[in-house]
Amino acid sequence: MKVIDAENLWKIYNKRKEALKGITFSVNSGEVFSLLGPNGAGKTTTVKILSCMIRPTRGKVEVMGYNVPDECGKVREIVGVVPQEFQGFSDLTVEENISYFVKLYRGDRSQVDELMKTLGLLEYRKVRFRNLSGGYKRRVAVACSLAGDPKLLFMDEPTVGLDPRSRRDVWNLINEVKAKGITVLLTTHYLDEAQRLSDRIGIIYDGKIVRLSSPKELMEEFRKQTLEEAYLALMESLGDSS
Ligand SMILES: Nc1ncnc2c1ncn2[C@@H]1O[C@H](COP(=O)(O)OP(=O)(O)OP(=O)(O)O)[C@@H](O)[C@H]1O
Repeated sequence: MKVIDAENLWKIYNKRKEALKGITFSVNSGEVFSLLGPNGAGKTTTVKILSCMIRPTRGKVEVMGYNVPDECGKVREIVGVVPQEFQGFSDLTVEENISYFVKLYRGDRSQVDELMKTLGLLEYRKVRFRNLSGGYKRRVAVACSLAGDPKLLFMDEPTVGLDPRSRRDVWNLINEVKAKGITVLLTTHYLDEAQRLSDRIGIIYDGKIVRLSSPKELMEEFRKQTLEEAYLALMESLGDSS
């Protein structure tokens, strides 16, 4: 089943800037799908449209069968978003932050404990958000995004600025989320991360999708041992050095 279906999607900012030039792709239920591409390619724009933060200029977009932007009310009920710069309530504790989001989605108290347990936050429950390390702030962000029991989770560069250990913790988290049957759409510049986590990748270049495949297929196409090398070879073939 298709969780995301985008067909000939365009986004033109301020009637001038063509950020997306007719992209078509779909994401299947239960998979981890990563959007890759150089700075300014259109990844964040795509995620913002799919998560109903901005409207597409034209094209057909469906998220879990609901039309975007016409049925965004429904879409917001079933998707979770982990923004790049998650701003928790800095003076509230871990528990209070998570509780805020659980109440927003009318969940019950037991869900707060469950989320803290899943994300390894129980021993930090009384710590104020502002006193947490970057890695733990990220865990709180993921916990809050899961408060509404989403079927689809958007994560925009989830490991930026994290140390190697915390990055691995986030990778484990993503695998746990996937094991619960939640579909995940990631954007990342870390190709090792994309290689490890993704069932499929979509590479955006200058507002267009230039590849849709599994990491393995791209590595085979360019006869490279890593996704990073294959990606760089693809960029080179497109005349890009970024
Ligand atoms: N609100 C906006 N108004 C005008 N142009 C915009 C706006 N938001 C993004 N853009 C432009 O649209 C293009 C795509 O931007 P987008 O943020 O989607 O790229 P990205 O692939 O997420 O890049 P990065 O990897 O740097 O985060 C860029 O040229 C950007 O400057």
